[in-house]
Amino acid sequence: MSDLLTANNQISQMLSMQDAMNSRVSETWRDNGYEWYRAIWVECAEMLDHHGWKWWKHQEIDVAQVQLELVDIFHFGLSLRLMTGASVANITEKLANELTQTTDESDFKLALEQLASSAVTDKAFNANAFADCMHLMSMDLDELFRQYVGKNTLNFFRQDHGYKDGSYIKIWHGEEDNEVLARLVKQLDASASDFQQQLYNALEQAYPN
Ligand SMILES: O=c1ccn([C@H]2C[C@H](O)[C@@H](COP(=O)(O)O)O2)c(=O)[nH]1
Repeated sequence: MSDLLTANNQISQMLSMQDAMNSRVSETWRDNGYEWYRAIWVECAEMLDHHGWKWWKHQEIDVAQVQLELVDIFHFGLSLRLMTGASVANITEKLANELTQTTDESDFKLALEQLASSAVTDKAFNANAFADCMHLMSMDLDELFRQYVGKNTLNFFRQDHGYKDGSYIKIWHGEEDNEVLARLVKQLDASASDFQQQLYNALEQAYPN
């Protein structure tokens, strides 16, 4: 498959998983007026903290956490695009083009501010700025896809285990659920057709009951 065909395929799968996840949170998610753009800029601020920006303090970049925030932002970005009213085929094609093009921006913090700025000013998901952020964090589309499928599965797992009513356990035997997820994703074969199911079962095994 060509790169663009693979990209199209992965993006359309992620759009469909995003629709399913949002429907899991609320069947009427499209009519609820959720502020997806706000979720994006708040996650951008969290991402900047994991990257480090304080000139008065020693800080080290936490690439794994930055990448995880990118994956969260992508969930919200896909949701925003799904709300545009365009067909899934058009959304997919546009995103595939935007995500495979980077600018010559070399400063991650500035790329991130472009992403946040579009969210605040235009209430939009700036996929070009997102592509720059990915590129500067050594993340390609395959890696985004792998981590997205992982996080989407954890998001479902959270909803199935009381995330909304507050009974969900976030620390599993001393480890945060996101850390357990990262470990399990590495152990499993992400290209297997039943990867999601395997991952869900592994999460179930690891969850402290
Ligand atoms: O309707 C929703 C609500 C949340 N999320 C996902 C996106 C992020 O991956 C994750 C963030 O959850 P917190 O860790 O911020 O609770 O939830 C969705 O995909 N759809």
